[in-house]
Amino acid sequence: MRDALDATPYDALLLLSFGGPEGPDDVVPFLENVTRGRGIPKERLKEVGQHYFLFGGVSPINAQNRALLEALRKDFADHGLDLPVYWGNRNWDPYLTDTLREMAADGRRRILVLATSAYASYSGCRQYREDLGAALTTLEGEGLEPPRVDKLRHYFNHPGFLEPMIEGVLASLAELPEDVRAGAHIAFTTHSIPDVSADTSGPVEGHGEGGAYVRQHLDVATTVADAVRERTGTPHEWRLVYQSRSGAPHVPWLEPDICDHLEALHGEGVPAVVMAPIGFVSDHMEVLYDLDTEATAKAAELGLPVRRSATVGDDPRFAAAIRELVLERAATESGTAVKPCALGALGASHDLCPAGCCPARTPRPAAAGADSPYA
Ligand SMILES: CC1=C(CCC(=O)O)c2cc3nc(cc4[nH]c(cc5[nH]c(cc1n2)c(C)c5CCC(=O)O)c(CCC(=O)O)c4C)C(CCC(=O)O)=C3C
Ligand SMILES: [Fe+2]
Repeated sequence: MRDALDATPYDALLLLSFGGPEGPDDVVPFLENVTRGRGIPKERLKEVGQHYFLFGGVSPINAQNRALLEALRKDFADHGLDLPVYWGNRNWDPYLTDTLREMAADGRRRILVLATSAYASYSGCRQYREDLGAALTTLEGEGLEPPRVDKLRHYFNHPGFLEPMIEGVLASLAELPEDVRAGAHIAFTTHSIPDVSADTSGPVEGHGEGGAYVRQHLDVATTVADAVRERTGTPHEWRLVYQSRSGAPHVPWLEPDICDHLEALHGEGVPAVVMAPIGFVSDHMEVLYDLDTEATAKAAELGLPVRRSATVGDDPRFAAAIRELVLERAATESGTAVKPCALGALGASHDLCPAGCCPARTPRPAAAGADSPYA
């Protein structure tokens, strides 16, 4: 008999995130790490640096990951799941490679990875897998035996990710002045990515027309909007829009941008807007600057009442969802049939990214996928 809270064959969970600067001196080196070889215009980098300096050079993302780490450890302990949780970042300290080295030294041989990105895309999935691959290669070069790493399936449609989001939208609606509440529009936002990245996101058979990236976000937006309608009795118009565009202006990225969308809604006479950042796991800089600062200023200029709803962050329901996903994957890897939990129309995403999933312009070896050269 399998113990319900046995994560075998896994011996550790790795929280893998983006990382962010923790003071003014960190900002430029952080941006250099993020953009190495990515062809982002210098002007854009200067501008993004200013976003960080506006907040004292501190991104909130590391504190948010420390809180999530604590929430995961507490949830696991409360449920008798004996699985150590580590934390590493792609772009800032604690760096992924250092964490993996520590994990190898601690004797961890089979690691499950939780990335703080819920959807398919090169930036949100394969890039994390490539960085895992590079870290494994580094360990190998140091003469260490690299552990085997698997990545949790995309959790965008897990109820533990969606429920806090639904509540967040309800709370934001409730905060709006009563006379504009019923007519409020919900603008679901996510990170814009190049059209070609969107079209090739997810498994090959789903490529084209925004790919898995847009489909998954539309599925979440539909689920959240339906739940809000059921609970308030009021249908709200909504649209999926984008934010945080970078890259050269002549390269097409997903549109419309949230600020243009606010302007269009205002022109149509929409009386209020809730901005719901469904694309993000915590209220990091893209939320704090692009929505709470820039888009909110735009709305004020228009005289349009707006509220921004919360991301899941360290919500205990999200931590519980991760425990469920860990146990689900552990059971699958142990050969036990499990019914994966998912809301919406798309169903649970694949466990193992197939070959050709979210391809890179310049491919690098990626771990935790069917096309991985690693154990
Ligand atoms: C899909 C996606 C997510 C969501 C999934 C996930 O969470 O991973 C995400 C998250 C984040 N992006 C972040 C920061 C940055 N992203 C950049 C650049 C880019 N992001 C892209 C996409 C995404 N990004 C893309 C296509 C680029 C262009 C360059 C390239 O093709 O790689 C740049 C360079 C400057 C700029 O152009 O903005 C910065 C500084 C932070 C940290 C925030 C903080 O510090 O609190 C987080 C969580
Ligand atoms: Fe980004």
